[in-house]
Parts: sequence; C-alpha cells; structure tokens
Amino acid sequence: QTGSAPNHPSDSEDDEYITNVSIGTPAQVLPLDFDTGSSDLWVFSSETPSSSARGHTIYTPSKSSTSKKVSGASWSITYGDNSSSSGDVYTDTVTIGGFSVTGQAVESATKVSTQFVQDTSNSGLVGLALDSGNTVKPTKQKTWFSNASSHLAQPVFTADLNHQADGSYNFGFIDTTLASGPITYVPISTGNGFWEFTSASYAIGGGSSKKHSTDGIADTGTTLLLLDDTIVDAYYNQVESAQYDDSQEGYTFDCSEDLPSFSFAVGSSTITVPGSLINFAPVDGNTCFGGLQSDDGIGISIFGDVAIKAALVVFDLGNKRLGWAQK
Ligand SMILES: Cc1c(C=O)c(-c2nnc3c4c(C[n+]5cc6c(C)n(C)c(C)c6c(Cl)n5)n(C)c(C)c4cnn23)c(C)n1C
Repeated sequence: QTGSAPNHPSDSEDDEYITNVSIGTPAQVLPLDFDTGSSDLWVFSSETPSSSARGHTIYTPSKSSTSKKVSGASWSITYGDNSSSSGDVYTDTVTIGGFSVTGQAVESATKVSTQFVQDTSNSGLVGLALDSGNTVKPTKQKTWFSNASSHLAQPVFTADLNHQADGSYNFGFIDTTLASGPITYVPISTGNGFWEFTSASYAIGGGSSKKHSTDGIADTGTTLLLLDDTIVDAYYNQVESAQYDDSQEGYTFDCSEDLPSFSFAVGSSTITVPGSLINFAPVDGNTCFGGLQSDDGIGISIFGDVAIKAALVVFDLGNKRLGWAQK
C-alpha cells in the first residue's frame, strides 16, 4: 500500500508548504503543514477559542463518529521561532494521499500563539519526525507515518518541495523520476528525535570544497537553510552588496545581485542549492533577504525548505537513513 499527496507553497515567498488532510467520519478536510522537524499532529478545533480560530478550518471531534477522547491526555509544544500551541487529545481516522490510519492521535488545540492565529494558511501541523519527540503526556503518541509504516509497501516517505509550484509527499514508495540525480543515503542519529545527519563539507559557487562538519536536521517545517556562522559569513562574503541587517535579523543584499550557489556534502555526493533559491524574498525596495541564514548557535543546523527545494529527500525509517537526490 502507498499514499501520495500534493503540497503547495502557502504564499508568494514559499514560507511553508500545505497539504490537505482528511480527519474523521465523515471526512473533515484541513490544510496542514507537514513538519519533519517535530512529532505532534495537532489541529485548530472546536476547542480553540473562536477569536483565535477565525479564518482557520477547524476539526470538530463531536461531528466525527470515529473520534474518541484520550482521557487525561494533554500536549504542549514550542517551535524554533518561539511559536507554541497546547491542548487535549483525541484519536480518529486520518487519511493522507488516500492512505488511512485508524486510531491516529489528533491533538486538539485549546491554546495557540499569535503566530498561529495570524497564519491562516494552516490549520495545524503534521509532525513527521521520530516518535520520541512527541509531547503528549502521560502517554506519548505515535506520528501518522509511524502508525502507517508497518502497513506501507516500504517504511519510507519522500518530500518534493518546489519554488512557487506544487510538489508531493509520497508514502511507501520512492518516485525516482522526481529527481535528476541518484539518491545518496546517509545514516541518521536518532537520539534527539530528528532526521539528523552529518554533512562533511560545503562549497560556495564554483569554489573548492571546504571540510566542515555540519550536524543538521532535514526539516520541512523550517522555511530557510540555517547553518553555523562560519559558513554563513563565508557565503555572504561572496555577495558584494550583502550586509547583516539587525532589524531583519539576517543578511540582506541588493535584489539584482547574481547570488552564488551553495553546495553541501551528503556522503560522497553533494547537493547544490542554486543561488536563485537563496535570493529568498524582497524586504523593501530593492533589498532582498537571504534564504541561507545563521542557526544562531542553537547547537544544530537546519536544512529547511530552501535546501529541500533543491532535492528529492527520502525519509527511510526502516533503515534509519536519509536520502538526498539533486532535482
Ligand atoms: C530555529 C528556528 C526555526 C526552526 O524551525 C525557525 C523557523 N523557521 N520557520 C519556522 C516555522 C514555520 C514556517 N513559516 C515561516 C514563516 C516566516 C518566516 N514568515 C514570514 C511567515 C509568514 C511564515 C510562515 Cl506562515 N511559516 N512555521 C509554520 C512554524 C510553526 C515555524 C517554526 N519555526 N520556524 C526559526 C525562525 N528559527 C530561528
């Protein structure tokens, strides 16, 4: 068995990627943000204060004949941008790309931070990181993919994200036609609950490869490519008009600049992010914001959407490995 669901950018900047998910009986369809950097499936619901839920599609468990309240369960999560949400827990049937999981934990939001209230593109998140990262207490719940994996043809899913165009999340199979190059696999370290791997070197534009070990995660829920300062400073050193803009909290440059590409090692191969994807978005007038920014020394780097857009990424739970193929 397999599943295949389209995704699309939420806005003109590719800030996040949205996929429609069916929950309950009869199906309630919600636009959700698939996040390989977290492990909770949570939704705006009939329990979310109506002032916060305005403009969002909500899940109403009482209208689903297959919903069940998980007695005494609660959840609470904070994301890298300090947004947060919390609430209680139901189980229900959740269908993604035609594949149904019964008894899936659906975390209902009774509280959401302002970033979520304002972001009416999504009605919640589908966490696709490892089960160990789930925040439900007293009993951790499994992700949709973890529940699905034993019934899928292969315990894998792929992310195909594109700039201002549709892409896909495929479950149980790998469509290699989505890639232009071979898939190179690297092992993941599972201790932090992420799809975490090590990249041994990088290159800027046509420059030579620099040995530099990056411990990072493949994270579809993060917009940008967040790497350590050594790499980021070296990159923008190659961009004549680049400067660090305190008000924007990141590097900006003249929008008309021709940005160099950025390549990172995946095992014995490299993935190249074209400069066009690093020219992320205009901030004002002729100044643009970079898609490569600092990870602020949080101790881990984040290969977010700017990097993932350059590749087909294979999340292989069966073999505890990550695959990257140039697109
Ligand atoms: C350590 C870390 C991150 C790790 O994850 C991170 C980050 N980067 N994108 C996102 C997130 C997103 C993606 N996202 C980013 C957006 C931006 C930059 N803007 C202007 C809009 C309108 C956005 C929307 Cl709608 N969506 N979402 C939906 C959530 C819950 C995020 C949480 N953190 N996050 C930041 C900014 N930092 C410092």
